[in-house]
Amino acid sequence: MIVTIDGVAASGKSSVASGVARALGIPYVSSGFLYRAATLLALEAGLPPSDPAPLLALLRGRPLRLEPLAGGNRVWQGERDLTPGLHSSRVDAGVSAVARLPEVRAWVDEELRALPEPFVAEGRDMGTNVFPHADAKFYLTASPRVRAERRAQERGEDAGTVEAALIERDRRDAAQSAPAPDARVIDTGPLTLEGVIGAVLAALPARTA
Ligand SMILES: Nc1ncnc2c1ncn2[C@@H]1O[C@H](COP(=O)(O)OP(=O)(O)O)[C@@H](O)[C@H]1O
Ligand SMILES: Nc1ccn([C@H]2C[C@H](O)[C@@H](COP(=O)(O)OP(=O)(O)O)O2)c(=O)n1
Repeated sequence: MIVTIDGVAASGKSSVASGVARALGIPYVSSGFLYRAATLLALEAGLPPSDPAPLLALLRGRPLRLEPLAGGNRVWQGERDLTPGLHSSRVDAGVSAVARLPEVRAWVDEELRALPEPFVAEGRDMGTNVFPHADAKFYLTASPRVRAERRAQERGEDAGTVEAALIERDRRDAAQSAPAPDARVIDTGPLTLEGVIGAVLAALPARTA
């Protein structure tokens, strides 16, 4: 059984996916962590996102492992836990360019499709490209202001600066961020986190809930 939760940046995807997965007693999978890990390694190696070949060589030479823990995903490169470095402003600013590379997208898709079911998968294209046959699909939205306020609070940053960065990332991610035609769209703006999790759980088909 696969449930997909896609949506724009800071719309609540990982918090909602984690809550839904916990309620169902299954893992959740954050596809963005793999894009972020690829970006972190590219930045560390000084690789330009315009040339995917050296990055792919790096990703295949020392394979990454996504650990879909219920409380929060982790990404490992051998014994090194990459997770603490995945949510910096530097990775935020570079990730869209890396995620646009078809070779990187193919690498992420391959990693995700190798994971054993059941799970809740969250990202941008889980319901469209990666798991088109998912049992249930959701797409989360909220205004840039609401999303910026949530993220600013989370990271202790200025809401105006965060909002500008989110709008820019929305623009760069637009190509891979359309909702699946069969996804249920939820505006999380007027809802609490628990309210969104409840709405997802209530909409699951009987055999998955
Ligand atoms: N109604 C809500 N729905 C989803 N997330 C919310 C809501 N209210 C507050 N949040 C908070 O918004 C922040 C961003 O959520 P997150 O799950 O990191 O988003 P994403 O994975 O889409 O980037 C988190 O701190 C989360 O707890
Ligand atoms: N399935 C996915 C998941 C993420 N991405 C890209 C687009 C996003 O800017 C980055 C980071 O995504 P992530 O979901 O971790 O972060 P945000 O919720 O956007 O803050 O990766 C993607 O292109 N496709």
